[in-house]
Amino acid sequence: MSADPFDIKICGLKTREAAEHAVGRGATHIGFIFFPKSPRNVTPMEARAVADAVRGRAKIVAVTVDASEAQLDAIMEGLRPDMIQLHGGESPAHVQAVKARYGLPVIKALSIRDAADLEAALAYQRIADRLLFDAKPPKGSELPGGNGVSFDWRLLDALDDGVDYMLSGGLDAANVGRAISATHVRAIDASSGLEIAPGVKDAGRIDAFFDAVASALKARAVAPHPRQILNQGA
Ligand SMILES: O=C(O)c1ccccc1NCC(=O)[C@H](O)[C@H](O)COP(=O)(O)O
Repeated sequence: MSADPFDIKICGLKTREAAEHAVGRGATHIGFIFFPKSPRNVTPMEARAVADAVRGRAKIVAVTVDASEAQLDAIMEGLRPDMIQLHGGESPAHVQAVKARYGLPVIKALSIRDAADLEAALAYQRIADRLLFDAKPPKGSELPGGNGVSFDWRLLDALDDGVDYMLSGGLDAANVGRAISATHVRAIDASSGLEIAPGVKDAGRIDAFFDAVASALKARAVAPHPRQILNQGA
């Protein structure tokens, strides 16, 4: 059975109750959205009030979209996150600059629809501390993330085992077990699938999600992925 840690990021928290519930169930990371068009948008001080309830028990992640230095400075000062997630069109050089300026680990979110997207995402591999693969937003959506849509996880089969990524996009209690058993994923991220209305997390959905993750991880440890069996002794 693998003893590797499995990271679970719950994104778009707006209340202490939801944050405490998610962390109580095993969230290793909680994300706060700084994007005014999102139903999950918070101010730095709103995020701080929620984050302080769980600080030290989960990594606090500030999620931003092509934010200016002034915006990032305000978020850093208000929230004091442990990590920054860049969820816009930030270039590798920009990711590097953000890391250098704030001295914090950076998650770079990349939108995936096909193999070429995944290939392009690897340009960030040695620059970002972690890659987060999310689905491309559906047509008409104003949100770069939190859209509740998945991409074809079979694309991930092409990745080298050394690529450390977080899987997101439309994960919920009904499909997260399949996502875990169909991939080599060691970290997942979920948001809208744990809500009863846009921006409103639900304790029952959070519970169902963590229950599904727990049983999928148990099953994966007992029965390794077919590719791991095929690669034995190679
Ligand atoms: O969640 C948002 O509203 C959001 C808005 C703007 C940029 C990023 C956003 N979410 C970032 C996340 O990390 C989400 O958890 C990720 O996109 C998956 O969301 P979902 O498909 O709803 O699980």
